[in-house]
Amino acid sequence: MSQSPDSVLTSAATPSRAPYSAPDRFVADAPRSDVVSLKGVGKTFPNGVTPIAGFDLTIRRGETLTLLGPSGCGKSTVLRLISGLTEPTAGAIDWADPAARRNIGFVFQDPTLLPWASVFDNVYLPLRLAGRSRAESRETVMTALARVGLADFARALPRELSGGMKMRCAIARAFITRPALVLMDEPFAALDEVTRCKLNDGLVALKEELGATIVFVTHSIFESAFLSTRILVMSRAHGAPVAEIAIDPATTRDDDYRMSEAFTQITRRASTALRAAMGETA
Ligand SMILES: Nc1ncnc2c1ncn2[C@@H]1O[C@H](COP(=O)(O)OP(=O)(O)OP(=O)(O)O)[C@@H](O)[C@H]1O
Repeated sequence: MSQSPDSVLTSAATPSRAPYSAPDRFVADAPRSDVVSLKGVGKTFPNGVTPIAGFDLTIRRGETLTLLGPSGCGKSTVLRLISGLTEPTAGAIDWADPAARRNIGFVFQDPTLLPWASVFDNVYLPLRLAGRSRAESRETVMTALARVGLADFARALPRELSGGMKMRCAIARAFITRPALVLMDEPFAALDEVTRCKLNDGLVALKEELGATIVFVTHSIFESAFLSTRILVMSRAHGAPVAEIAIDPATTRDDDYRMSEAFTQITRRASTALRAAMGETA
């Protein structure tokens, strides 16, 4: 039912709230700066293994957060919990926008491309699943392929691509729906160092262009220092963080940065924290 101008005036003129109530309402309506928050989250698998317990983590909008830690400390479990692929057995996962949890991009170490489908159709797949026709998606898919340098390979099959190209295809697919959050689980671990550096550069450019929020799992200290705006070093003690390293988001991530003193300092801090997480002293 629409209000008459009079009733609007009346309600505005009648002090129905105590003085200074407006700022409270403003705070309550303010957009959240996080995408999702894990609050006291625990995961116990049926075999009794509890990689994660009492885990708190807030993923902030626009950040690239790297989870670094020894093998088995629960990094992939955290990604799976955020994605909804597995359910927490304790605590809560609180989304700022519940619709965002249905639009998450995921990139695994294995590019998981459909072998019988072209590069174009692999990247088109999430749009197809969302009910968009191939014709109306054409421009979006071709733009996504151009962003990752695969525009000339739209008709190629995955078997015709190198490992790095397959991963670029998987990344284009993960970003095609402009997800609120992209989860990346050791995506470049199987690639050689040169290809890995190139893909790191490409991911930085893609993120700059699309402004995505990324949670990235890696074993590489160098990769974490290059990509992240924040590194969380986790321990085997149910994933408990041993260190959090912030990196200025305004840092230009290029070859000069890779050679810089700032980069060296971050890798040194991450390395010390990782040794502590593994129970070694520096
Ligand atoms: N579905 C499952 N059932 C039982 N145990 C599991 C399951 N998934 C993971 N685990 C166990 O939980 C622990 C954490 O696994 P997770 O894969 O999250 O660690 P990670 O830090 O990502 O390890 P890595 O760096 O080696 O990939 C491991 O001990 C693993 O064996």
